[in-house]
Amino acid sequence: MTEVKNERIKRAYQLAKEQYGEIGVDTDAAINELNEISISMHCWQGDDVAGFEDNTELSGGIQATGNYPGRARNPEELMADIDKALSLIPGIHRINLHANYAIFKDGAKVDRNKLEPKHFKKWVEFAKERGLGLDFNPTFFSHPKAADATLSSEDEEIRKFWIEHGQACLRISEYFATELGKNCTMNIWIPDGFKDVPADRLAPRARLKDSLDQILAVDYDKSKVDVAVESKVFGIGVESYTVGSHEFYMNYAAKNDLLCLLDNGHYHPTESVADKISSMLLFSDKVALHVTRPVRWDSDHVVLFDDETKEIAKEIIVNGSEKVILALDFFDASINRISAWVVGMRNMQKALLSALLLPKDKLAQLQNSRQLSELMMLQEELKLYPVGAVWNYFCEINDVPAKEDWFEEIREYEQEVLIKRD
Ligand SMILES: C[C@H](O)[C@H](O)[C@@H](O)C(=O)CO
Ligand SMILES: [Mn+2]
Repeated sequence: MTEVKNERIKRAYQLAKEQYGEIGVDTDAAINELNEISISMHCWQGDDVAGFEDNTELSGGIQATGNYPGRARNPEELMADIDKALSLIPGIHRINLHANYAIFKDGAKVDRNKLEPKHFKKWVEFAKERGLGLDFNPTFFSHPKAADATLSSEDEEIRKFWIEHGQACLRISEYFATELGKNCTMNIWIPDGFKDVPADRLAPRARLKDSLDQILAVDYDKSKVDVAVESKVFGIGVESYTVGSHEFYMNYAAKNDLLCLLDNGHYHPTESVADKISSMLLFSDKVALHVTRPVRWDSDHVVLFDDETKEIAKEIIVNGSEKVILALDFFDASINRISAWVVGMRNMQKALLSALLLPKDKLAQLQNSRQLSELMMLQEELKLYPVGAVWNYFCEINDVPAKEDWFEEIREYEQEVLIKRD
């Protein structure tokens, strides 16, 4: 922890500490707890989910729109951009990799079913040098064999290929965890589905279930790798039926002791992922999240400090942050990509801080005694408490710029590095 030199930030923090103290909230404790929460920062914001294979065209019903200059085009650029982002984000976090970010030595490329730990050695070195954890995702899209379906394919050759890919990714995830001494979450998301009304909803799901069983039959160390499964309501081109639906994965996860991953862009627009967390955690030890911002659909906009994010953060804190495997998932190619990472990560942390600064016992007591007018009043008044003063102090002790001061560094990096890439 760095000593805070900025006198104004120090003074504002002292006043905030007093104000929160009056309602029984310990700001120092909130800061300490926030420092313990690591967020998995998704590598794919840096290059519009392109990856390092020959085919960088995005498929699978997801889209990165925009053409802002400076997309990372290779591992060196992506790693440099991640470094830049992390230097502006307080705390120690994890990096979330996709399998299509394998790094092949001397052009010795292999297809996805033949991937091995050695193809991710450079990422492990990168993470080790920085004390970061790594999470992982098999990539079941942006590939000629994913044109129709992957793990639910009716073509047994295709299905076998993707099962082997999943198995290869389990071995890589275990390698990450062993090398880094930190658990690796391996998340499975597939885009399979139908544009129009299917004749048979059962068979594709039965094949997906069998494929997952075969992937998980690999002998891997369950104490090191936490497998998650991510559902979706629909994607572009598969609007009528998604094989990996919420009910499918919630049941599959519960039955096989896996993590169920909730992406808040993957439900009907009026459904609240915040509301689902407590229900999941009454029946499972842990739940995994992809925090994103769906605008009208699963658009994967940058996470803001908005009501939905704050409500999710509130549930993370109330239920216990150690029970939630937290990752971000957005990809915006229309703005500076490093700024997108920093805004999203800092906003997630701001939302967590706001939740940590709530007098949760007092609020629960008002709810339990049905003093609902006072509950509403207090929840509203709390919105204008000085969370910003605590946030600025948190940034300073973590030696990253407070307020908007970090953006100057983005501007400089854009001029000195990004602009020269195109
Ligand atoms: C690239 C990610 O794996 C992907 O976004 C997935 O997590 C998802 O949310 C698809 O809509
Ligand atoms: Mn997701």
